[in-house]
Amino acid sequence: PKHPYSHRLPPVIVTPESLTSLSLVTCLTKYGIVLDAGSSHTSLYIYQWPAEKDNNTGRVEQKHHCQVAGKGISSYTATPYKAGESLISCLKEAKENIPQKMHPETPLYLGATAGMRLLKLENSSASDEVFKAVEKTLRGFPFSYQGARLLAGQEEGAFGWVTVNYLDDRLTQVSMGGFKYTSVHGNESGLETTGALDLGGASTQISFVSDEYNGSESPDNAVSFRLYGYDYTLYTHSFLCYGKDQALRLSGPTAIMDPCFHKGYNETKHYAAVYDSPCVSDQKPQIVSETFIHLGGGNFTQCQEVIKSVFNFTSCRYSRCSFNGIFQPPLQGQFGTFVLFIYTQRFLIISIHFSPSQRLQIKKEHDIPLKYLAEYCFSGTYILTLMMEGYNFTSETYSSIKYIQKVSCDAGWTLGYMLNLTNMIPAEAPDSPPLTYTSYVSVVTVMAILLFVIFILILYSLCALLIQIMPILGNI
Ligand SMILES: O=c1[nH]cnc2c1ncn2[C@@H]1O[C@H](COP(=O)(O)OP(=O)(O)O)[C@@H](O)[C@H]1O
Ligand SMILES: [Ca+2]
Repeated sequence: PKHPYSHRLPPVIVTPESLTSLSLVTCLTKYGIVLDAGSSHTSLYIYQWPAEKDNNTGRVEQKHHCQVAGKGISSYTATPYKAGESLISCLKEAKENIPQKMHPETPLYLGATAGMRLLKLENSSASDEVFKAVEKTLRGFPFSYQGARLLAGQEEGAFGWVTVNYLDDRLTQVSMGGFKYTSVHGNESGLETTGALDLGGASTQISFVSDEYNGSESPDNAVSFRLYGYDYTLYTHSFLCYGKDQALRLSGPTAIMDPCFHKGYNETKHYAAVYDSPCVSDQKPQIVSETFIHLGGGNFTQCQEVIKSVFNFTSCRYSRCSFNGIFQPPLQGQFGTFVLFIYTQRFLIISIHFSPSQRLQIKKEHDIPLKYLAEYCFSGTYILTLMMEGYNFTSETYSSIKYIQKVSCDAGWTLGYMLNLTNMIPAEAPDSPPLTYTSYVSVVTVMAILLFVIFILILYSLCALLIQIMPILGNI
């Protein structure tokens, strides 16, 4: 039998156009792609968010992570085209992970960090060639290419801070009516935010909001944000050459017996591999010996002495410094760390809490590359020195550090970078201006007074009623 209403509805003919429009309607998710071109490797991240909340508080989540095979793009100076080619496999994965109809409107960003900063210092034309090759590859994919650029250290630190506070819900809570607090200077600001600590291979960043810092002293370290209706003046600094890999070079590449490596460690190091960085150009020995044996000595206290030697804790022309004469205001609030801090902390916990056979099992499970295993003692000692002697953490503040490893999202600068460029964190609060703490208290007080008055009125009318009906009740 014919459907009673079939005469009213035009027959839906399934055509490619109708399918496309149907699928567009169903495409309630938007995507963004960011490539993190680090000194040691490149990672591709795909982020997604609800389309109807574009430019608003739509919760951005990480949908996919692809680690590019091979080293960082800065290692392809001799064959720049390979820097572009190295990205192809992860970009193809991105095509498979994003609905095809969304490709043209999916922004594609590449940000390069300390590895390319060092290459630019050393050989800027080689750096340009690498970026050209990378751009050519990225433009060859059907996404909305938004540029491949070198991030300044301050940017890397600031966007890492945005990521940490976005993942920690520190930025949106205020606009959702969360409490505000007035800082020591009496200026209103949002919730206490979380500082960010990022340790990479060629640089390390520290970023945090301090009530003692408004950008007047050492303005180069100030980055201002207006997020969800609140102004933040961030202190941020990126120490180039103080990432783990470069610090390893700084800490005495010619040391035959390196106390930061375990007893029995034995590696032949090639001259170029140790001295091919501008971080140690002033340490190059006159006699160029092609290779030298690098042995482990395994003495912790000596290791800490070797590592302390790469820092200058004394020179400071400001009111206070961290190290190497860099201004740093007093630490404030909690800190979140990611990347290498987490790898190292995880390894040291495994080493302390598990038996050798369990460790072997975990090493297989976590597939901890052998290369990293030997360096963990150095990394652990380096992090301790950087934090306690460099940034002036105390054992108390150090113990409050959070290791940001959200299942939903790898922490790092890439999420903050994309949130900023896609305006996913509006400068103004999307809803009504958040209640300030004071107004919140006054609202509650007024409500309490109102309720009390209503209660009295009800009591009064009940009494009046009782007085009216008492005589009647008495007669009955
Ligand atoms: O699984 C791991 N275990 C230990 N260290 C790792 C692991 N994966 C990466 N790393 C280290 O983390 C650091 C990542 O640095 P990145 O490549 O981001 O450099 P950058 O941020 O200075 O440009 C490198 O030192 C790399 O060796
Ligand atoms: Ca990095």
